[in-house]
Amino acid sequence: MKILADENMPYVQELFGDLGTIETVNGRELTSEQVKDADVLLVRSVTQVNESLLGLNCKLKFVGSATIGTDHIDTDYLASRDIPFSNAPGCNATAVGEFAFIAMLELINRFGGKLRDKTVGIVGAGNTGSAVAKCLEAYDVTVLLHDPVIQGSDPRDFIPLDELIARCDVISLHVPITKTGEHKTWYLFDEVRLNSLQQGTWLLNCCRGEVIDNRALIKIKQVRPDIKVVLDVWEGEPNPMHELIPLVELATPHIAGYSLEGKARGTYMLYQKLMQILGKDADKSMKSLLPALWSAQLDIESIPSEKSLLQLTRFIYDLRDDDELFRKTILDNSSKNAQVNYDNNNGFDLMRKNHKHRREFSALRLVNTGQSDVNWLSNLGFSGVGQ
Ligand SMILES: NC(=O)C1=CN([C@@H]2O[C@H](COP(=O)(O)OP(=O)(O)OC[C@H]3O[C@@H](n4cnc5c(N)ncnc54)[C@H](O)[C@@H]3O)[C@@H](O)[C@H]2O)C=CC1
Ligand SMILES: O=C(O)C(=O)[C@H](O)COP(=O)(O)O
Repeated sequence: MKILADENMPYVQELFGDLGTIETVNGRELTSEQVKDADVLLVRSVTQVNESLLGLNCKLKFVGSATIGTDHIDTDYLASRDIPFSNAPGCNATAVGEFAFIAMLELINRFGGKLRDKTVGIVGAGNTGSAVAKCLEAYDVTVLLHDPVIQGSDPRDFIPLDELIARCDVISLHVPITKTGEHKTWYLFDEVRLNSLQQGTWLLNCCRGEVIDNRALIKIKQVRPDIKVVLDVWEGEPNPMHELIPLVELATPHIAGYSLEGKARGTYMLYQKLMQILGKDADKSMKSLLPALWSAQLDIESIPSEKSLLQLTRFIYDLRDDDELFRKTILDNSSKNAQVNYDNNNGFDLMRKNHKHRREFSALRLVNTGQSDVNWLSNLGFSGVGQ
């Protein structure tokens, strides 16, 4: 069996190695010629899987995408050819939740105030949105939800988007990208909606770049410095609009979901699905794949301030490093290329390819050595305390 896998998918050899020959490929540049004799195709979000990619292949048994989003997959085409497909729903939701939570703590550190005093609106209350809410609620932050698709069938309270914009200090976006339908999300935050943001709103986008009209955002940010923006995803990836970058507080190359655990979970979910299709036991364990954190245990006496909470989260993942590297890589390249050449393909993709250092809160075991109650840190995701 020939298994063709994106070179940026970890643990493919460990999980699929027994099943056949593995060939790794650059997912963004994958051609129909490379795919034509594959039995299994494992992709990430950068590969458009459609008739033009699969047209020459008559033997595919499975297509798997180690992602939450499926906007790069022509599922109708796969169904028309009876090719089984699976993505990995929820695989990196914890990573996105922790990323957004850390980003909010970084903004507090930079601009003052207290996260606990903020009201945070989550647009899209599925896996990633709920993971952000879980972190915030563990820390007693007020969370409001907007999700017209599940409203009615989900027991949580939801409010209309305009009300959320009016009531929230922070808005975090967690919707799939959809171009049609009653609840389409393409340019959900268009110029009119961006203009309606309250004074001093913080807007975070960790879902898909095109949920915000990036040109309109540039225009508005130029006259509304009170709005603070965190962007992990960009319209036109891998070529973000360069003039937007300096207007953004925290800028990263679509890595909000890139914890080692999240990536491992994605590959593992595809392994489970393929084994099911092949009628075999999935007898490998995911836990055995993950290395221990360089310092797996920490004594915590108390969390005296939000700064100390930020310091604890930075111990696991310092978002500022990715922000700094992003600006250096994209903007330095652009000045060399005299502002006109927006082709930053390699820089953006290379940062993503090399992003292997981040762990989730759960990788760190906390030991409570003081009198104060720090058990709530387990609800935030850390191991040890309160468990
Ligand atoms: N930056 C990154 O690294 C990552 C980005 N993503 C992106 O985030 C998206 C969301 O991921 P999940 O939360 O796991 O997906 P999900 O499918 O679990 O949840 C998405 C939610 O958005 C809701 N929704 C759809 N249209 C809406 C609208 N117009 N307004 C409000 N809510 C709407 C749906 O009802 C659903 O509850 C993915 O589709 C993917 O594009 C996901 C993982 C990592
Ligand atoms: O899961 C998703 O959806 C995402 O956006 C992923 O985090 C994207 O990662 P890649 O598949 O592009 O590596």
